[in-house]
Amino acid sequence: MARAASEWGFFQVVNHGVGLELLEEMRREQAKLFRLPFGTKDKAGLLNGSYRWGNPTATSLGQLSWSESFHVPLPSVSPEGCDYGKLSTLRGVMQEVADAMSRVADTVAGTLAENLGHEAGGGGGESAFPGGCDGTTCFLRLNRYPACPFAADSLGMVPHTDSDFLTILFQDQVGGLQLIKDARWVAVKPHAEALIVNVGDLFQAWSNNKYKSVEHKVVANSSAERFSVAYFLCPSWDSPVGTCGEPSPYKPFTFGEYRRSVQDDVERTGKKIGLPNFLKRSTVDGLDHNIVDHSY
Ligand SMILES: O=C(O)CCC(=O)C(=O)O
Ligand SMILES: [Fe+2]
Repeated sequence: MARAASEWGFFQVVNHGVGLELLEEMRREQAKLFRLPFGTKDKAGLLNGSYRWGNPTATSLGQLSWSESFHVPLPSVSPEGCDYGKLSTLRGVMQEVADAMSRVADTVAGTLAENLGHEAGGGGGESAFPGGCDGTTCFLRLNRYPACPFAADSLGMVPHTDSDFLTILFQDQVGGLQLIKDARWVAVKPHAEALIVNVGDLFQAWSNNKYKSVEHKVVANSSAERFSVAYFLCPSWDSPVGTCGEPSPYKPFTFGEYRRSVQDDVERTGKKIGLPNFLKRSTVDGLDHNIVDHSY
């Protein structure tokens, strides 16, 4: 895993403990949810106004994404937290998926951290990794990519890196996810039993660039509709991201500072700069600035 995280920033895991039937049920629930009329999905109450479509931060046509999603903070996946309208079974399935994926995220994050010499099981104290993450700080994102009549000229999701520690993703059998490896786009072939894990910006920073937050995108499909579900391992806003050991190439920063800087960049320039903004030295070695923040 550690080798994949440093060479690819991505890998797939099987025997992960998330029931395959549960994942199929999630897909069915997503299909029902996204079939609702636009006005219902967009209504502030449904899933706490977490509905997005197309890429809310796009500043040009090239940044539009042929997709829609619900980007849901975990506290909203509770009976009190959220209006599920007529979708009575959606909440329970989302809760189970979030709980199961969170166990995978914690196990993988812990294993990757141990590999860098960090002690396991910090017991929630200062040395726990990743610091500041709990059941209230993470997100579950439901994605739908409709079939696209101009697929050759469109992307389901524009190239981006994830602004979290780690992402756990389940994609259906349609395919379309691609990642950058040695300056080429490589397709992540669907595997019915596997979850995809990718390193986010915060883990790259914490690991002193040992693990890579790799740019990825989703290509559009002219005939098939596609669904995916992603769990984002994020800390609380005021958590310092920290480092596995000095010297770190990055200045100290909190998750909130990171997210604000991403938002500022996107508003100012239409593009996410991300980690290079926090380098101690402002030399940017080989990191691509041309990244759009699609998700926040
Ligand atoms: O749908 C996918 O395969 C990728 C989704 C993704 O990259 C994201 O939601 O950040
Ligand atoms: Fe992503």
